Amino acid sequence: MYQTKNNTPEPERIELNHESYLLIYPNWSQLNYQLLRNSIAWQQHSIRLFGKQVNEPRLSAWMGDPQCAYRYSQQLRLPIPWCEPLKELRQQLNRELGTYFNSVLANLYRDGGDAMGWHSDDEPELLKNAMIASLSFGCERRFLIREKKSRTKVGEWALGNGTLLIMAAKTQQYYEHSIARTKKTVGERINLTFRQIHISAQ
Ligand SMILES: O=C(O)CCC(=O)C(=O)O
Ligand SMILES: [Fe+2]
Repeated sequence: MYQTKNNTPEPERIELNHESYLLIYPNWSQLNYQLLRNSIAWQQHSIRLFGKQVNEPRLSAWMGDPQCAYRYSQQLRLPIPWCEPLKELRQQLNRELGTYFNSVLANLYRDGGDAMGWHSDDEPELLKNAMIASLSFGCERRFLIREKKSRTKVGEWALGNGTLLIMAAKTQQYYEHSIARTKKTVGERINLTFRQIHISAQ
């Protein structure tokens, strides 16, 4: 495969529409799964659904620079400090992509029953149209994309260990994504979505 100067292979580029695209780099990271799993302080969060508090079907952790508060599923989350492996991944991503990631949402899918419903990462705290970098580790799971307005599915990708997926330009404005449940027996998966939270001058 063609190698760039910093040894990152060229990504696959998927044009969703003329203003939105994805980049996929298989085997971008060789980080050890257990090291990553043990480095993150996983939490069980709950969301309000039809008037009841229910556990999210996954564990998660919100990590980042101290100013990166984030309102997610109607809850204000304050960031926990960077753990060493994620701090390094953040630096590597920012160096290679020219981004300014200052936070990351980590998700742990314990088995095929854990999933994430349709959504866009378009909260007001996020820098508009900034790249989101999603790194997957562990077992492969199906990542789906559909058009927001028509709810037409436009594609699905099996994100395997070490894969970097970038959602760029206006992807969050026009599209939604999800991680499907599966009845197949699958092991754990960790996903890290690096984000750029808008820090207002104080
Ligand atoms: O697990 C994934 O691949 C997607 C996670 C995601 O969409 C998110 O954290 O917003
Ligand atoms: Fe997302």
